[in-house]
Amino acid sequence: MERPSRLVLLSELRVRNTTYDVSLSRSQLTWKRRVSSPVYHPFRPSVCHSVSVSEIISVREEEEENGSRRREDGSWKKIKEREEKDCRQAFTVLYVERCRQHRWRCAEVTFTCSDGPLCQHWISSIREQLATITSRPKHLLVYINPYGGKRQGKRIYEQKVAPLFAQAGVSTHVIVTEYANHARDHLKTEAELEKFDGVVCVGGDGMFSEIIHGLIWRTQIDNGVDPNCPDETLSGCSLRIGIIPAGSTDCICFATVGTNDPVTSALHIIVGDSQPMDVCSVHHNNTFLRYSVSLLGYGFYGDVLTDSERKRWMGPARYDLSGLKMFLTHHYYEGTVSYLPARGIIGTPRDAARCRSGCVVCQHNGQLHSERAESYEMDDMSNCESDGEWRTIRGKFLAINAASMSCACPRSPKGLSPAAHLADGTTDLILVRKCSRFDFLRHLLRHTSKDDQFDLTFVEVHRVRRFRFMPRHCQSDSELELDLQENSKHQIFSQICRDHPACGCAPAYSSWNCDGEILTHTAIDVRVHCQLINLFARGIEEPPVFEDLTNPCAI
Ligand SMILES: CCCCCCCCCCCCC/C=C/[C@@H](O)[C@H](CO)NC(=O)CCCCCCCCCCCCCCC
Ligand SMILES: Nc1ncnc2c1ncn2[C@@H]1O[C@H](COP(=O)(O)OP(=O)(O)OP(=O)(O)O)[C@@H](O)[C@H]1O
Ligand SMILES: [Ca+2]
Repeated sequence: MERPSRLVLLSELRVRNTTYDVSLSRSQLTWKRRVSSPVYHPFRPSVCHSVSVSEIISVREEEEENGSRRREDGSWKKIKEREEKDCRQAFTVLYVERCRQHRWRCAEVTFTCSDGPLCQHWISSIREQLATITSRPKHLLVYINPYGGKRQGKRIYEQKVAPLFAQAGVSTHVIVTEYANHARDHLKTEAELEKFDGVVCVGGDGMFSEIIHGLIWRTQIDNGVDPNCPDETLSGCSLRIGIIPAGSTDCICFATVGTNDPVTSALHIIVGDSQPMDVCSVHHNNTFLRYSVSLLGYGFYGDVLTDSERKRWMGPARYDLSGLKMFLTHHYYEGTVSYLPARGIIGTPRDAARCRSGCVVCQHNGQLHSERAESYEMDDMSNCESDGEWRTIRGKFLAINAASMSCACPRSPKGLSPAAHLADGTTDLILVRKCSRFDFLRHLLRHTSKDDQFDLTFVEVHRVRRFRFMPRHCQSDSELELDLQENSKHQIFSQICRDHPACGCAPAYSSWNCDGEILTHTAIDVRVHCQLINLFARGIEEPPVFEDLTNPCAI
């Protein structure tokens, strides 16, 4: 509960034609309607509004001239004659207002003061409080993909985001990309990162992927870390990343904000939110391939992506058409998955709890991870494999998915792994073994219902720190020999099928879908790097259930 001694300012001000007691503390701006008569009015309850200072966007002075009030941005607003007499000195506070489905809006309220000095005092006091918030970005590097999603990136930025940044006093350096990987390469080599407090991408998951590749790579080079070595502990990126969603899936934005609304994302950037996030590094034979933050999928999701790339012209609908086609094709793939289970952590992939704003699982496991990293350093051990035993599973799989976050999106509101965490240092390895089309459909349908998609005999899920995959055709001669002895008749036929694909049997290997990009290799080594990057987000907020006792209006 806020103590009165912490009040910065308390005045009687007017909002339209009603008098309010307005108070400013270090954490809260509150305006409470004056109840003129002590008699209880059942139909006119005292209205109280409260805004956290951390969610005030800005404050601006309203100037009045010839019956119009001039805003600081130079535009004019006509005021009613009745208001005129009282509205000599006014200021407007712009603040975050929560709407449905995790959306934020920029709301505003204009306060009228009895005299000019009081008005100035209020403006400077609010600005002083805002200046104490050091986490807010002042200068941002913005990359816009004009071709992402429905090709609306530039319009979305100019119409919805740039005006908000201007109102909040955030300056920007905007680059409209001219080709794929323009943003990544600019970040890797050219960008003067020391000039900025954050990097913003306007686009989809592919654009976000470009940004993290540029930033992570640059950070490793600057810190003398070899990105090609899978056992190296990577250096964390200091610049936060903002996503203005303008893509086809916007899965990262959904998982970190709860919606894909450009205004909401812009407001999270302005208020300086911070959400750490795990990143997987993917290597093949000690060569770096890519980083992943959402889905690494072999089999079904790899095939859907490969097929959908040929249908880019269709826009977001391409994924549904390719999904249907790959469901009907029903290919399975043989190979060996080895993984290092995550030990000592809290949370499992079958938990009912979800990763939400201020997630205690992420905090606990992140702390555990950094303590372990320190003790490994002291013991002069460069990798964290000593905390567990590798396990190996060999089989035929319709899909092998590693979800480092829930991957919730409109196609699947609970995601591929509903209980996965954004920043716990683990990924959920989901193995869907060969089964009938009907069973696979049951599994897929459960992504859209309340039923547990892992509660099926042919599906297993493990929370892991590291995993490797080797497609069967890459296995050593001795392993193939062993397989042959186990099931000689079947193996002989499948070998013939591999050598003669025209026979119509399933192809021997799929490709990896790495956050929407196809990997060039199928044998991969994946390692999770706990909280390697930070986003301008705060995780998905839970809707308030109980009355907030820290809210002065509730007292
Ligand atoms: C019957 C309905 C079943 C619906 C099942 C829906 C499950 C959808 C799960 C979505 C997971 C998205 C994971 C996100 C990955 C991103 O890093 C990546 C980059 O943006 N996106 C994709 O690779 C894009 C991948 C998009 C994959 C779409 C798959 C659509 C499957 C449709 C299956 C239809 C079967 C119909 C049978 C009658
Ligand atoms: N100027 C450009 N011209 C062509 N391609 C670009 C350009 N800028 C970026 N790209 C590439 O476009 C690809 C798709 O971009 P983006 O992620 O923004 O949209 P999307 O694929 O429609 O959305 P999602 O990834 O959410 O499905 C990215 O892989 C990115 O590398
Ligand atoms: Ca994770």
